[in-house]
Amino acid sequence: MTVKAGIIQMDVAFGDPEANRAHATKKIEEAASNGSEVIVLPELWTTGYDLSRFDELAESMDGPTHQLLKNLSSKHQVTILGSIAEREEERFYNTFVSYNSMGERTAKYRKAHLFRLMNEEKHLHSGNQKGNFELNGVPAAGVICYDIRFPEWMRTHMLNGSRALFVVAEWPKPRVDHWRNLLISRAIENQCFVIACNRVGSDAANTFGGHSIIVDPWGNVVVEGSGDEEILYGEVDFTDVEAIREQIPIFQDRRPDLYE
Ligand SMILES: O=C(O)CCC(=O)C(=O)O
Repeated sequence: MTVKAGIIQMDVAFGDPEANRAHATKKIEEAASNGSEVIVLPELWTTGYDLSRFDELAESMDGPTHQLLKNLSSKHQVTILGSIAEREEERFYNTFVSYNSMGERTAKYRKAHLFRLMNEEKHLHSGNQKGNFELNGVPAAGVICYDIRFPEWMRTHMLNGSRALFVVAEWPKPRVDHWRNLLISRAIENQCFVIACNRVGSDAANTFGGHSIIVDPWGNVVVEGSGDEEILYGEVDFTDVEAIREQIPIFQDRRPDLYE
């Protein structure tokens, strides 16, 4: 089974959800009209890291951004993914969601590993769920930015059967080499596709690195972005995952008895 992915490598206006929703809507419509079946937005694409204003900016799970994604995904018959500032009572989360081509929410994952360098732990709560979901019947998983530094977390999702790892990020430019190397490693060690979207542009504290990427299960780069705004397109052929997992059967050869 093949899926056409469109990665929206966009700039994010700091603390301005309305402007970001308008900007992303145009990009989603462009990506859909160019044949994308799954469209990936960055981490916190409606707010950026305006964490100290999350009491004003974060939304409940049926807030305006969720309504928009529901409408756009069903209108264009595409799956749309990304992370959004979530409010539940007086708690805030960085939450990955997926809306399928019928406008149904198929994933809700609250970032598990909070990133101290950007003060996430001062403003947010971490989640306890896993990010597994189905993409057109294929098991997949979603994680957020800093999560990719925890290979055991990715492996947990792969042991649940995932064939693709979707990553949404606001990854700073000075560590963009880590971003690339970690993503390529996650693809090789899990023999899965990695489809990763990073924002571009700057806020007062950081410049973000772009270099959104699709990596195949052999570790080859299918497509990679620059440091500027763009939409990247690439095809994901899930039969490659089965072929590589048969050729080098790491999931059969694991020795979990040694790992604890
Ligand atoms: O791990 C890193 O270097 C970047 C992580 C990050 O920016 C984030 O989780 O938002």
